[in-house]
Amino acid sequence: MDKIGLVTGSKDTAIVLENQLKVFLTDKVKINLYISDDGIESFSGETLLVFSSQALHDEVLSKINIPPVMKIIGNRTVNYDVLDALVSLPSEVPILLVNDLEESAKEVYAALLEIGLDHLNLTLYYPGCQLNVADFEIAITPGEVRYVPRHIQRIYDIGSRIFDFRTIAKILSQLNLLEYSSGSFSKMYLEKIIKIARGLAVSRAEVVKLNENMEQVIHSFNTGLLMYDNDYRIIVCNEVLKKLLKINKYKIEGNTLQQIVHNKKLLSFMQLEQQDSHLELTLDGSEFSVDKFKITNNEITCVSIKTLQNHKMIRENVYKKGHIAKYNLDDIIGQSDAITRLKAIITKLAKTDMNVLIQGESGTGKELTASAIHNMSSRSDAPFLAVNFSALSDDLIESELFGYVEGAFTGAKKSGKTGLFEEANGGTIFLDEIGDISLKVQSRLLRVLEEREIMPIGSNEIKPIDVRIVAATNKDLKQLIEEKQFREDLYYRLKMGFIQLQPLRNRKEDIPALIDHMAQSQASSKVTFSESLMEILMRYDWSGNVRELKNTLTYMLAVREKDSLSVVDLPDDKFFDKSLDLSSDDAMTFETYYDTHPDQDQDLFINEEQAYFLRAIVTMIKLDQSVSRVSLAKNSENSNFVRTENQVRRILTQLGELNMITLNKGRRGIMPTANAYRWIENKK
Ligand SMILES: Nc1ncnc2c1ncn2[C@@H]1O[C@H](COP(=O)(O)OP(=O)(O)OP(=O)(O)O)[C@@H](O)[C@H]1O
Repeated sequence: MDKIGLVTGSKDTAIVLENQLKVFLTDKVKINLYISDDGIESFSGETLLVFSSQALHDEVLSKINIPPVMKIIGNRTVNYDVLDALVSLPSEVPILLVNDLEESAKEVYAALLEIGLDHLNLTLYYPGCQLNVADFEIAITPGEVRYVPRHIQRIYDIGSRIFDFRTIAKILSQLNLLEYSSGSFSKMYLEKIIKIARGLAVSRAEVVKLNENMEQVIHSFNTGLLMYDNDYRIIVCNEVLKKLLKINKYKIEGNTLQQIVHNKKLLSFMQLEQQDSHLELTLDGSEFSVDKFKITNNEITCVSIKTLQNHKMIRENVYKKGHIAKYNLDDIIGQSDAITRLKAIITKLAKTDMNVLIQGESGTGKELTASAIHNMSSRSDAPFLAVNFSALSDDLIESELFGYVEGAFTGAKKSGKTGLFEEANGGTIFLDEIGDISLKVQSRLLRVLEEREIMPIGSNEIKPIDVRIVAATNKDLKQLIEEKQFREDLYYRLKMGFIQLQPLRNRKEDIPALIDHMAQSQASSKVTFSESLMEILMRYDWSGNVRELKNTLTYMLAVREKDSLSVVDLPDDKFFDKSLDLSSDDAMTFETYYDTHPDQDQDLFINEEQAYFLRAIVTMIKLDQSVSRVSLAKNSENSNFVRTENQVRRILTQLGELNMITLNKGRRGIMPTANAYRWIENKK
């Protein structure tokens, strides 16, 4: 169950805001109250802290540590429900305007006039004022309910400022409860928008100012919205809709549907009595998806229009860029502890919606991991977009991520550009090489993460986004923080979930499985690997990790002449990141491998041919015979392994690679190593 902390200054505010949040939050979310007036000692593990204001946040921060969880600083606004009710109060009814002092009562009176509520029949009231209040049945007060005469039941408290729409949207998005198209959030707010809009129609234009907030919300929907009353008179229409239907008129509110909607099919759909219906239609070559539902006791019809094509185009683009999450958990190969743990963590994190930071050397599978998280999460049907920051300049990063509008800057595309955050809406964005971004981009990114909204370059329109962020780096971000190259606050915001990937050299036991898997997926026939080849591949340090191993395999499979691969099929030494120094001291030797893997069958690494020649060498040394290619070839003539000098050379190289013999120039050139004697001992 999600737990959120609501942090306020006073108990009164806490109650008002808690009640407001409860309307939107399901029972699945528990709200813990923290009231500064009562003293706050610590928080108790909430995933999200909502502060009633910036000032309060700063005050709390100065007293105690705020844990590095998601924080939302609320914006508060006049309680529209109350205002809406005031707008509709009849002008003949006498109303008491109650405050604690005469002066402050006058101030409120002036404020009400200023916002256009001048039709109300108000009388000022405050403690000590001589007034017969018996005839009053209604009172308005800015939070001073205690001074309202007892007999008055209808009290409008305009002091209880509530969270504005954007704050609620942020909270819902953080908790994954936001549904823009037809869910409760939009419906509930649309109802309010309508109420206010209607209030405006009957009262004063100045109240528009109060409405800006809501206007911003409807205009920030990605969907076109149109609302009309039962006489088909338009009450609300947003910019997106105007664009979709190519309406040039500046103001269409007040017009009838017939005046605005010229497509017959769409018009009759809109005028149809039937509730909650859906239509797909083609207009000027573009496909649209249209939904209709009724709100406010069936008084208002709301129609939402989305372009299907746009959606398709975005998806096609996504595919084109190859930014589809290709991998699942099963694509992560290996049985080492590290891989087993990794899979368990991925499974757990995929169930949450936390941001995740993946740290690991190049080629260790960061993208693979991000992709598996996405595919196992509830977002798997939505896009998975990957951005690699290392290749992009600051300007490019910003325009890629946030998009821009027409004419935003010189060189901007005429049509503007949809940012990746918007394209990935509902899905996951994978920010690769996050350690490479500048402080400037970091602060923009931080804002996106905090506010969960973006503003495309050159636009003043705020777009809410619902995107999970999985970031990756091969750098030590802690170190970068110390060097002041990376923002600590961004680090913690990204690192809500954390995965450290192990380099391949620390989990060499995964190499055989990786090789098998790669051979199976890349080769059309069954390919085998000689023991000595396998041993060399396991001994190598793979500084380029799985990617380097994969490249090596791809090369060998491509140039192979037969399906049984051996050491001779290895690419040239220069192919490798590090030199393939086969007798290197620090490489894992046959001996150390068996010390750490006693249960392995040693025959895996030395074949019968090699075994025959190794035994021959040891015997010849014992008999003090000279060991050379010539003598070994001659010796083999009477055995099952008749080999030419050239063939003996190949076998000697393999035995050298296996650390079974040393190959020096000179008379005592070929000498068995301690490994060889141990191997022979084991074989007895
Ligand atoms: N455990 C694994 N199982 C199977 N394939 C793997 C594994 N780890 C990595 N790979 C493969 O190795 C290649 C590199 O992986 P990936 O691109 O995910 O690494 P990365 O850490 O994101 O690399 P970079 O930091 O260089 O971008 C990919 O082809 C991936 O499929």
